Amino acid sequence: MAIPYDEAPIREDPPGFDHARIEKAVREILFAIGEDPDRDGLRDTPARVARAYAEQFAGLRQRPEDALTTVFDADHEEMVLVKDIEVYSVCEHHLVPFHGVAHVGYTPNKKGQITGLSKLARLVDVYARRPQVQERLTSQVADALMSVLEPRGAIVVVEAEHLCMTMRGVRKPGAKTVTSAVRGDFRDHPETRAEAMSLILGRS
Ligand SMILES: Nc1nc2c(ncn2[C@@H]2O[C@H](COP(=O)(O)OP(=O)(O)OP(=O)(O)O)[C@@H](O)[C@H]2O)c(=O)[nH]1
Ligand SMILES: [Zn+2]
Repeated sequence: MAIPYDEAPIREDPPGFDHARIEKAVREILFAIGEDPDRDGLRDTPARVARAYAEQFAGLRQRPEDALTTVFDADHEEMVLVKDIEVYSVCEHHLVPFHGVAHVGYTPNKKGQITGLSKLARLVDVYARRPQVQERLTSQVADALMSVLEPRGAIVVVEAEHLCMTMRGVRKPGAKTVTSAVRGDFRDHPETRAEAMSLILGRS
């Protein structure tokens, strides 16, 4: 029986990436669609796909603490929000891309511990570079922020277009999926959440 996607185990420490196996599999796929993998244009494709997958799925071999490396004390306890972080991920149902933006915010803990702004974008990449569903990507980023940085709260909003909905299947170009995950302060205090959402949606 298939495991529902939200219960599927996420392997934090998977075995090494198997280039040779991907090359073999891609060659098989080319045969299976009726192509000739040995023709000029396709000869190097299995190796190219393996290299591309190594990059697209690099997050399977990374942990959130690899991204949130720099934590420093600052006298700042108010919200920090990085908007419009470009996200490229791969839908785990069809293995085609979904892409859009992530907005990631947190309220530092009482010690005023903050992280480097770029680290928030790196954290998004750790989870985006895996076979994903948007809901899980969104909550994983929020949960990782909470556990590594221990802020008073975290908010993550992802807006994305799924190519499996636009280039095939139901074919609805332009349809956007918006997901959010709120933790701590942002879940407990509607006014804190409202402030974050107005900054996120403000498009300023
Ligand atoms: N909730 C959620 N669904 C997703 C995501 N990415 C893709 N999907 C959906 O996953 C579903 C898979 O549905 P299936 O019926 O098993 O597959 P399918 O026959 O290819 O479905 P269609 O895309 O409708 O043609 C589709 O409705 C996709 O739109 C995601 O990130 N979150
Ligand atoms: Zn899909």
